[in-house]
Amino acid sequence: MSAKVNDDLLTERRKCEFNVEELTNYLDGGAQATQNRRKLEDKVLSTKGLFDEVPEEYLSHKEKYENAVRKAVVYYKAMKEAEDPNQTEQERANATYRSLLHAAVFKDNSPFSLHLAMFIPAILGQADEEQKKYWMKRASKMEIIGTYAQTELGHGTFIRGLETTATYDPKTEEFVLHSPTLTAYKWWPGSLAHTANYCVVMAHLYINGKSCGIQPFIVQFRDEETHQPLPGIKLGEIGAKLGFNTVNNGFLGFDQHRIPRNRMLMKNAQVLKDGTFKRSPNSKLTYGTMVYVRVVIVNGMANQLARAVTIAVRYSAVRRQSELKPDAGEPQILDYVTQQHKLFIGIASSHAFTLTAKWLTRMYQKVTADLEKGNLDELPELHAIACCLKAVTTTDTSVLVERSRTSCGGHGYMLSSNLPQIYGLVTAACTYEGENTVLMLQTARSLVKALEQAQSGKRLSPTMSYLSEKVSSRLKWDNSIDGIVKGFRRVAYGKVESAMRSMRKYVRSGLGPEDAWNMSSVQLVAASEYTSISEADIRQLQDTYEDLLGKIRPNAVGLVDAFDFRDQILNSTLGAYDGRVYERLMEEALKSPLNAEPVNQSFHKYLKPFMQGKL
Ligand SMILES: CCCCCCCCCCCCCCCC(=O)SCCNC(=O)CCNC(=O)[C@H](O)C(C)(C)COP(=O)(O)OP(=O)(O)OC[C@H]1O[C@@H](n2cnc3c(N)ncnc32)[C@H](O)[C@@H]1OP(=O)(O)O
Ligand SMILES: Cc1cc2nc3c(=O)[nH]c(=O)nc-3n(C[C@H](O)[C@H](O)[C@H](O)COP(=O)(O)OP(=O)(O)OC[C@H]3O[C@@H](n4cnc5c(N)ncnc54)[C@H](O)[C@@H]3O)c2cc1C
Repeated sequence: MSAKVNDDLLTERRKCEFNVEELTNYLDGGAQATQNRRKLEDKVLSTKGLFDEVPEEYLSHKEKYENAVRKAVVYYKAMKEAEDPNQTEQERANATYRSLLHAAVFKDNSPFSLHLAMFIPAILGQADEEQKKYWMKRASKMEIIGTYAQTELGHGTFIRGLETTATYDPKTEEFVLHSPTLTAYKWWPGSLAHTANYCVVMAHLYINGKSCGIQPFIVQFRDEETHQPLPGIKLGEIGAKLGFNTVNNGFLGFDQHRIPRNRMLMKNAQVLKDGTFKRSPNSKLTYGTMVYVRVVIVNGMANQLARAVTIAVRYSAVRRQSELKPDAGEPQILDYVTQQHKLFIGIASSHAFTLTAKWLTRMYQKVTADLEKGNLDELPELHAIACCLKAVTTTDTSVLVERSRTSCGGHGYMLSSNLPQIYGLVTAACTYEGENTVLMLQTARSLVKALEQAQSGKRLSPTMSYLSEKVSSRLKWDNSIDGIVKGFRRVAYGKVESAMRSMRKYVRSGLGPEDAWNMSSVQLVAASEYTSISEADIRQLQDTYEDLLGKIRPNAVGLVDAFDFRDQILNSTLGAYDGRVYERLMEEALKSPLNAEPVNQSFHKYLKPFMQGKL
């Protein structure tokens, strides 16, 4: 018998003014896509062995990892078995595009995540046809597990500063991989410590003492039978982190480790047997895997934010607190306009990020198809936009997930609410795949170039075209969408122009271009933030805004119900569909090992002798 749904949630669902299922279908890309997603979720989540008897927060660091590997194996097999052979690749992709299925199993991400998120994309994007055929067969069947090893103890942002060397030996037709210093050790790659046995290593290629830039190499570092580290390989785990504690991030040092010539991924650049180096048409094609993951991250943020606001909005409909009017009883906290202000922006932003992710994915697919034909024209714009949207969506999502947590009071601070773990997941994305400030400065680099081109009368690309519209500074704000967008364009144009003026002022004062750039970099980052719409400006339309909050209020629960996250994916005592918050909080509390006995052994060992002055 299903548990009784909380009365307040029932009332909320009766008040909703729109068809929730229709919005779910729209978000999924149609009724069939919703059906496919639900069917996939039903199949996978009915698999035995996927869920924890003891909540993983009560396991040790080592037990958490071992438990996650156990579940990863079960989950991966269940996903494979659940694949519907009659579905097209695209239908399969759509079914998982919005599903946070893995989040039902891994609160802190999977030890296989890098294999799927970067190792396979790196092979697809960097291997030549022969290499792709061989390695994709093994990687897609999970015969090998891989990761992407670029970051080092001493370098993450500055790729050209990476110290790991790959020196070509024409006599044996091998590359010798070496970590010349401690700071050259690969440090951070997920799955690297104990899970994976292969990785794509980004290393500095040298041939006859000449630098040939950073190139990708596929490297085996553990024996496939024994899983022992191979000779010349030093491996380990980097330790406990804010989150990602089941991703098994590791370190790896090379000591003159030899690999055959065909282990350099040679789609873009090649090394012939005699050591001849054939340069890539564009050295930045080597950075292609990162562009791809930045695009994927935008969609991931939309889904994670939707999950957090679902938890917080449902909880806010159930929680009654304080007194809005004398003798009117305690209101739902969702009736406080401050609570609506905290949460409704999160609902809107999740939808905005979903639409942005769809647009960016289409742009990525088009540019990647052009690259296959040798047309690199739109790569710089894709890079600039992907940098900006990855940085803005991860920053905003981190802020809005944290706001969802704090809007739930003390219960939001419980791990059983799952809001702290969601925060740990999303805030990591402000750093990985390119630290956000650095990526914003990459976008600023393109904005400054575009404004210079606009000022010399050149045509600009569609996404930069606002820099060529000499928008009058006397523009009046009006509350129409068109008026708001025009206002944004005016502000965005002004930010870039002001940063440029600032740089020119520094150059006139005698600074070199690099120092002028650095002195203006705070303005440059701000200019990049306006490339995509940010929330700060909406405040200037405060009256419209508060009116909008009132219009959303009766539909708030319907809007989060439309995200259609089942309870296992929310994994939260506060966000379940039935709203039985207090019963769930108590059920989870009783699972704490400390509640197994009324008096803990520490009383007899320490407390009692201490309190009796015997310690
Ligand atoms: C829970 C939520 C789920 C989320 C969804 C799931 C996700 C799944 C889980 C993932 C779990 C973690 C996974 C983390 C995995 C890592 O973190 S992997 C490591 C990531 N590391 C980075 O991103 C490093 C960031 N640094 C960089 O990209 C480069 O160093 C920088 C910052 C772009 C600078 O590079 P540089 O060579 O110094 O280039 P620079 O001199 O600045 O520029 C030279 C030219 O190259 C261009 N350029 C630079 N880069 C590029 C590029 N990539 N493409 C094209 N052109 C480029 C510049 O635009 C510039 O062009 P011009 O203006 O000269 O025309
Ligand atoms: C959870 C997690 C998972 C990760 N997984 C992987 C992985 O699987 N594989 C992998 O290779 N890496 C991985 N990384 C590493 C990640 O890519 C790096 O941490 C990231 O690129 C930032 O580099 P860094 O840590 O060396 O910081 P740094 O580059 O040292 O940056 C530190 C600070 O210096 C500032 N700074 C640096 N350069 C500039 C500049 N040019 N202008 C202005 N400010 C600057 C930054 O803005 C930042 O505030 C992971 C990281 C995390 C947190």
